Amino acid sequence: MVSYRFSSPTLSSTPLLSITQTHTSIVATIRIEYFSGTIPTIDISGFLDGSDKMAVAAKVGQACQEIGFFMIRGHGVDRELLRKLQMSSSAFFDSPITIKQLSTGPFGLGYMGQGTENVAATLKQDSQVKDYKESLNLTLPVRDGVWPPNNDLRELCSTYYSQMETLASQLMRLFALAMNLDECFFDDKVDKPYTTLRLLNYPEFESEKTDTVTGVVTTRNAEHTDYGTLTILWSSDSRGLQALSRQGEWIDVMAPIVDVSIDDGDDIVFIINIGDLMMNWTNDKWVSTLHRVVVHPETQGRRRMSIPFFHNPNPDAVIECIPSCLRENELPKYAPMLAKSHLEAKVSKALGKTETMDDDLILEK
Ligand SMILES: O=C(O)CCC(=O)C(=O)O
Ligand SMILES: [Fe+2]
Repeated sequence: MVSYRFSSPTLSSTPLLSITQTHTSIVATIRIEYFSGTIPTIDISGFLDGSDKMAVAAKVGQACQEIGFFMIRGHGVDRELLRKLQMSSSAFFDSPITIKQLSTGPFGLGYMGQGTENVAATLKQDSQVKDYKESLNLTLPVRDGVWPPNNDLRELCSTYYSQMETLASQLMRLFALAMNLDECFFDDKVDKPYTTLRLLNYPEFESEKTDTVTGVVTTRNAEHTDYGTLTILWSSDSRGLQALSRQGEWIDVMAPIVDVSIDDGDDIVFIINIGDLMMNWTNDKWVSTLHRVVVHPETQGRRRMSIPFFHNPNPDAVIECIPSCLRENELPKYAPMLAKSHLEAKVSKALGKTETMDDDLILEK
């Protein structure tokens, strides 16, 4: 057991203790095992079929404490579906901008072109770092105007979306077990979750650039934390994604590379990371890890694509320290907060304008 000095990622609600927020170094004594520097891959089939639930939960709990990232196999999601989704996503991003811009919606939904979303601003309002990316952001149900009219894309995305919703609720149960709670602990807090599916395209890019006049830095995806409970990400080539360890070292998050033009039958590996609200719930025992996308030297000049699925609690869920996460003599670090308020604050910062989660987004779920 060792003590670490670590950088605190975004602390999202009012802290009850006077801990300096966002990006500053704080000293915390935590009891965690030595982190070996690679992101673990965990086979979750023993949880899903009930044969080895606690062993899987223990590995997940350890990863969430140490680095807040892990990869999974044995989840049962069909490889063929992802191959098709990736091809459909490329076709969408290759279509004329006037067609892409037909998909639009509130709260960052629909198509977001270059410069629309800058995640660095979710941590530092006047950040000079801009993301060089475009995305299509979808939430269920399928809505005309928000979802592109293409029937194939609609069908693939909604099939994949439903599978991600199921997988995310299974992961929430796994999280409960990993915290030594009843497996159903989170059920009533995530039974009407706010979720989004994002297709992401990072155009060809040689390297990070700094504008000598304005000082603006352009990168692929600036460092940030995800906002909610968990993210399930797939990329046929994840190289470039990096997570900051508690020791302050950037670690490559590399899932096996998939050639989408062939079906070699290999298992798909998903990258999972936890978000801010899980960190609040656990009183920082689990870490919502800073991560970013840079240009990996071996993929320089190439386009990069990824498909994250973001899972958040029910908008009206109150996020407050789970008592079993409190260590002896420890106090809750954050005041209770509504999941919806955290999400609204983050989305508003990322988009540079006030965004509210209107009732139709919530009630239509
Ligand atoms: O593209 C990736 O690999 C990461 C994307 C990401 O972190 C995000 O959209 O929140
Ligand atoms: Fe992220």
